[in-house]
Amino acid sequence: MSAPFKIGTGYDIHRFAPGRRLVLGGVEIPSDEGLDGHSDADCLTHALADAVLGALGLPDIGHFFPNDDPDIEGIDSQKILQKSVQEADRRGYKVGNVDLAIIAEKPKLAPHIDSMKAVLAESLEIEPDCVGLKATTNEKIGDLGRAMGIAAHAVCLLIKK
Ligand SMILES: Nc1ccn([C@@H]2O[C@H](COP(=O)(O)O)[C@@H](O)[C@H]2O)c(=O)n1
Ligand SMILES: C[C@@]1(CO)OP(=O)(O)OP(=O)(O)OC[C@H]1O
Repeated sequence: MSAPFKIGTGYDIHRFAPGRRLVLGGVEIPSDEGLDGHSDADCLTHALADAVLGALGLPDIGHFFPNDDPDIEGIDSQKILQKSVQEADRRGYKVGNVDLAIIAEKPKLAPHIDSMKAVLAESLEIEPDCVGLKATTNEKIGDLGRAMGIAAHAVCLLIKK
């Protein structure tokens, strides 16, 4: 018999690069620089998709969306997240809730939290109050503290339908 609940975790980090857009949780955030990547470099959404896939015991997003595939250059990471939710659905699971943390020395993300939650909730096919999301700085410690990039952690609970 399959498990009534499954839990997964995810982590991702991308470095800042000039001339790039900053996209987090599917929301474009005003910033003097964005994150580097083959995709839209949305590290929050990548961590979350990996948490969903991890709960299913599946390989990470790079398995489904290889970073040397020219066809997905600049891909909207919501498509990656939606694919992970489809994989859960195919196996008889829906997302229960997720909890997410962004580590970013800059920019200030508090004004964008509700927008990110709304976009992610839609991709996850859940209500926004089932999406926990917070931002913290790294207190100027280490490479994240020097604002070399942004990192994100995610936890996801899947429920058997
Ligand atoms: N990029 C960020 C980082 C933090 N915040 C908000 O500021 C609060 C204090 O940050 P600490 O690193 O001192 O914990 C934090 O609780 C967030 O509300 C932010 O908006 N954007
Ligand atoms: C989704 C992918 C596709 O290239 O996005 P990237 O922007 O390369 O980001 P990363 O989190 O380094 O790896 C995941 C990749 O599979």
